Amino acid sequence: MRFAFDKMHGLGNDFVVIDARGRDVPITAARARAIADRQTGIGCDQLILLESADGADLRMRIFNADGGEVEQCGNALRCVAQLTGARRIDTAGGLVKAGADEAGITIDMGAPRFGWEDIPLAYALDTASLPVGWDGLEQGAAVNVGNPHIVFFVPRLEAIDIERLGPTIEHDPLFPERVNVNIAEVTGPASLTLRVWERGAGLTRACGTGACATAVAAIRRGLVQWPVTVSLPGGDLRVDWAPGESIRMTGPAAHVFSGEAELEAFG
Ligand SMILES: N[C@@H](CCC[C@H](N)C(=O)O)C(=O)O
Repeated sequence: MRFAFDKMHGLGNDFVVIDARGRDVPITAARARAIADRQTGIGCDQLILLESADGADLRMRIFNADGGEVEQCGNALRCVAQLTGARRIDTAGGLVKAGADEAGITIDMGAPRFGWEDIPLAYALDTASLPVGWDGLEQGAAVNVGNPHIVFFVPRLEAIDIERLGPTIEHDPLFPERVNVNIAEVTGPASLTLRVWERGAGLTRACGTGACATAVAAIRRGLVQWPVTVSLPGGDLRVDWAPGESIRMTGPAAHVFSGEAELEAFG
């Protein structure tokens, strides 16, 4: 079966987007992994599958490069809003709203959740400052912004070996659904630099939900004021949030090319 796709990215976090509205494009974990493979597939951090939805313009399903289906992806939301014009997007992490203006695409991501069962953690702990550590990374803040994140604030980002610590923390039994690992440095009263080890994808150039989780954790700790500029290796995102409100994330989305492929080539 032949399928059409669009290659897109948000600040270098790249996606293969398949529009399966009105036709069945059966995606298994093995197929998602094969499509995402950068040597033998099309190559992406996440495969995005669009389906029809009731009560929303469309449903967006997200498969990490390791084939696992997950709940939310901030950068893909901006790409899908730009590609399709959708303004109400249903995801496994909740219904989100999108808008566009000269500043870029803005996504209303909904309210963050902080309960230990919401992250989820394996057992009750204070999510504002987890009393556990990994090789000097301590007092992490756990936040669910549609998907699970842990955020560490460090004095010097370059001093941290995220490629060594990221996978260890991602797979720690404290996180029964694994976790996205964010390491941030506060660079000003409303600015942060951030690197993210993504669950199921590894080190990416940007992570939209990671930027949201990190900005929220920093505001909650009184480290920065909103709106926050979050600088990632791929560029900047703006995050607005006040306690009790929804998170709003603004940034770019880019279309790279369109293509077609045979589904059977991927298993
Ligand atoms: N790149 C994404 C997040 C993708 C999903 C994440 N790796 C997870 O497993 O939750 C973003 O821009 O938010």
